[in-house]
Amino acid sequence: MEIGQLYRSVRDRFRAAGLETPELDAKLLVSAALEISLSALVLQEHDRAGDAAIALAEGHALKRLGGVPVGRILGERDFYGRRFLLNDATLEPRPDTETLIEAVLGRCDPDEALLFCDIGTGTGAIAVTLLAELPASRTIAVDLSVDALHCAYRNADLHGVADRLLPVCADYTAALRPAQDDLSRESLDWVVSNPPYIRSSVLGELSREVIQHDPLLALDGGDDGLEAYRIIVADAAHLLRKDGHIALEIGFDQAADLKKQLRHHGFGAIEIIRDLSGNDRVVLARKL
Ligand SMILES: C[S@@+](CC[C@H](N)C(=O)[O-])C[C@H]1O[C@@H](n2cnc3c(N)ncnc32)[C@H](O)[C@@H]1O
Repeated sequence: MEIGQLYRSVRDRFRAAGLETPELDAKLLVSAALEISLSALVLQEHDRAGDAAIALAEGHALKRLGGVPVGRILGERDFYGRRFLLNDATLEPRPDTETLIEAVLGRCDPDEALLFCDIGTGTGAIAVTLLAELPASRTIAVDLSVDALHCAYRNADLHGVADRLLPVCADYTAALRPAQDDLSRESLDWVVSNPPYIRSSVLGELSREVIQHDPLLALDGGDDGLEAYRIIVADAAHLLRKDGHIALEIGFDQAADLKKQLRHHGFGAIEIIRDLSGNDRVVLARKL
C-alpha cells in the first residue's frame, strides 16, 4: 500500500467516526508509525509503506477510534514547537497554556539571569519552554507527583536544559523554602503555574477523553476550583522579590476571584490575558 493511501484510509475512518480533527490526527499517527515527518507524508505519498508500519498505523487508528487521544497513543505531545514526553501522571499540555508562555516571554529579557518557580509542573511544558527560550534563567519545578517530576526531568534533558531545572516533589509552595535554601536563599523573580482549577462538581461533565486519560490530580481544583490559587498566591507574596511577577493560567470564569486574591496579598499591575478563543486565560501581576 502507498503511504498516501494509508493516510487517506485512516483519515476517512476518523471522519466517518466524527472525530474533531480527523486530518491532523491521521497525519500525526500515520507519520509516527512510518517514522517520517509530516511533510514527508505528502512528499513521499507514492512510496510504499512497509508491512510493520502499516500494522502499527492500523493499531494507532483503532486506539484513536476507541477514544484514546493522539498524545496518549504516541506518548508525546508538541507544545510551543517542542516535543514533550508524557506519562500516566502528567496532563497532556494544552495549546491554551501557550498563552501563558507568550505573556511571560513578552515581559522577560533573555539575557537576564531570572529565577522562576513553576508550580504543578507536570510534563515540564512551562518550565522547560521558559528555560529553552530564556537561556540565562533557572527554574524550580514543583509537583506532588514524583512520576510527573520524573517526566519533567526527562523533558528538560531532551531539550538540553536539565542543568538549570531543580525538580522538587512537594505540596505546592511548601516546596519553595527548602528549594530556596539550595539556591542560596535567593528571592524568586517569577512564580508561574497552571494548577488544577476545575471545580470538583463539574469534573464529571468533562469529555471522556479528558477524564479517562488526564490524571485527576492535574484537574481537580476543589469545591470552587480555586483551592490551589489560594495557597499559591498567598505564598508567592512572600517568596517573590519586590517587583517580582506571578503568572497563572485560569479558567474562563475565574478572573474576578483571582484579581481579588492578588490585591488582597499585595499584588498590583494586574492584567488578564485572553486566549485565542477570546476566553480569559492568564492573570499576570507584580508584587508591589
Ligand atoms: C493542570 S496540570 C499542569 C501541568 C503543566 N504545568 C501544564 O501546564 O501542562 C496541574 C499539575 O499540578 C500538579 N499538582 C496537583 N496538586 C498538587 C499539589 N498539591 N502540589 C504540587 N503539585 C500539584 C499535578 O500533578 C499536575 O501536574
